[in-house]
Amino acid sequence: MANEYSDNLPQVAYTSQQVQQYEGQAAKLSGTNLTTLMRRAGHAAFSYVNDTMSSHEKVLVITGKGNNAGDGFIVAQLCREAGIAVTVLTLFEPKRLAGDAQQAYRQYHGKLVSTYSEIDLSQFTTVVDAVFGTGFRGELPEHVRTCFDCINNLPIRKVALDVPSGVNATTGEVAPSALMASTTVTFIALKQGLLSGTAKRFVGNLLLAGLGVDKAFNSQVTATSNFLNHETLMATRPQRALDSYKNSHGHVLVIGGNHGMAGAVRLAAEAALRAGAGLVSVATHPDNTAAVLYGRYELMVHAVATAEALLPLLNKASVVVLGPGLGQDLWAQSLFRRVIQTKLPLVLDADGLNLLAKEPVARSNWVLTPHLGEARRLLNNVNAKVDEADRFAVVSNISKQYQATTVLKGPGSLVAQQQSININRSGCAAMASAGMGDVLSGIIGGLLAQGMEAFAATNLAVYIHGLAAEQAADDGAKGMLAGDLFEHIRGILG
Ligand SMILES: NC(=O)C1=CN([C@@H]2O[C@H](COP(=O)(O)OP(=O)(O)OC[C@H]3O[C@@H](n4cnc5c(N)ncnc54)[C@H](OP(=O)(O)O)[C@@H]3O)[C@@H](O)[C@H]2O)[C@@H](O)CC1
Ligand SMILES: [K+]
Repeated sequence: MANEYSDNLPQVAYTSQQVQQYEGQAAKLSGTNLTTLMRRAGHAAFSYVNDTMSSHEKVLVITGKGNNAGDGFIVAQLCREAGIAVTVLTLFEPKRLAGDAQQAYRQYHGKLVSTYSEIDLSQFTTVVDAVFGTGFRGELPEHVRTCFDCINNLPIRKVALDVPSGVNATTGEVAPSALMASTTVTFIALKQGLLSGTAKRFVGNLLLAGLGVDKAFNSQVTATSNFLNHETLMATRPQRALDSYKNSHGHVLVIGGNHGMAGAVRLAAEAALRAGAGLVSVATHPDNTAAVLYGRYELMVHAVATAEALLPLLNKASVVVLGPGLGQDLWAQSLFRRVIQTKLPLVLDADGLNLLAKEPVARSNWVLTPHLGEARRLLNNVNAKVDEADRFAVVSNISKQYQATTVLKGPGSLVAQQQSININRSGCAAMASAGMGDVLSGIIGGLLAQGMEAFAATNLAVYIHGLAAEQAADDGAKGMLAGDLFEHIRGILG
């Protein structure tokens, strides 16, 4: 059990602090101790290196000044015992290591160097990163950055132990010159910061080694993030009644599509349909009606020249999606002001969010789907600090500030936290692809229209995470195209 590592990842993640705080307790409950955990961590990582090794492997282990270095020395010694050529590059004085890490250093009897200029880095086939783990904060020291800049440029595999050095495993912040791993073998439990935003690119292929204490850990500690894989989602998806018909599945009104921006509103409306909404109406600029309707005759498309023209449409809708292609001119502002007053569940996206940032209002029962730029505008508007690298904090701040369920989009990642809509999860981390905001808002609208509040934003977000995570292995975390997402959502709803 101790040497196991797996790419079959659990669907919960934690902060670094939680892992540091409770790993001892989990070890105790599992009848072991921290010293053994470090040995198991080293063994698990070595197993991965060894299992996936090519012939004539030359391994460079780079160590830091904490327990992550201890794991590294154990990997190095195991390489040595297995007859693999190994060198340890100590970026910090190893004599100053403490406790189990010091012990692991003493038990390593192979080659040691203290500066990378002493060795020809290009001779190595694998670099094992044991510089920083869950204890890392802030920026990398200058000498570490210079070394990582060289390593990152080498076309060799890089295996990070627990966390790629330079990535904050709680927030997902990536320090300049962080080590870009091809594979990260993380220990005990997934850390939420490894799953979102730019961190994803630095983590590479993510593996988990539970070290025999993961079950005890999960039973003791409440996860900060949840995500679903496809199988779980399919098992829990809402079922449609066999005798249902269009009026049993809600009516979404998508509003947007200013002059020259018909595409966005069409994408959102089509997504709402494909997500299973019984009826979808579109209120758009008079120039766009023909373009929006073309080839998608299920849509009911209305030319709306003034805000007054919205009233009969709002009266029939069960959910509104406002913002795709809306623009910010006087026409857009008048529609925004009218819609924001309704009591209907509302999904606000794109320019709807930019208008909200200019005219913040109190409301409940709404979902905001900003990308980071829109998020920054939403928060700057109320003078809140926006730490753009910490996507978890951004989504939590918007969620609190606007009393809104918030889904933060972004290249390669998405984070959601629910607020006033009745979603029964406590927040999650998830992945989505860039450029699919209109689709996302449409799908959320479509699901809300069907009364799937508990499913719409958060579960959708976590589901997309699962999909993107699966896909990431194949296409380098590029995420998915809108068409793929449509197909998957159609699969969910049957
Ligand atoms: N507990 C266990 O037995 C087990 C632990 N395990 C392993 O231990 C890892 C956690 O170990 P860890 O807590 O020692 O943290 P780690 O990341 O190695 O280094 C912290 C050091 O770095 C320093 N530092 C931080 N930021 C810095 C910066 N910007 N620039 C410069 N220095 C900086 C920091 O300094 P400080 O902030 O204290 O001043 C401190 O000295 C974990 O990821 C896993 O691999 C596993 O073996 C399982 C069993
Ligand atoms: K590391």
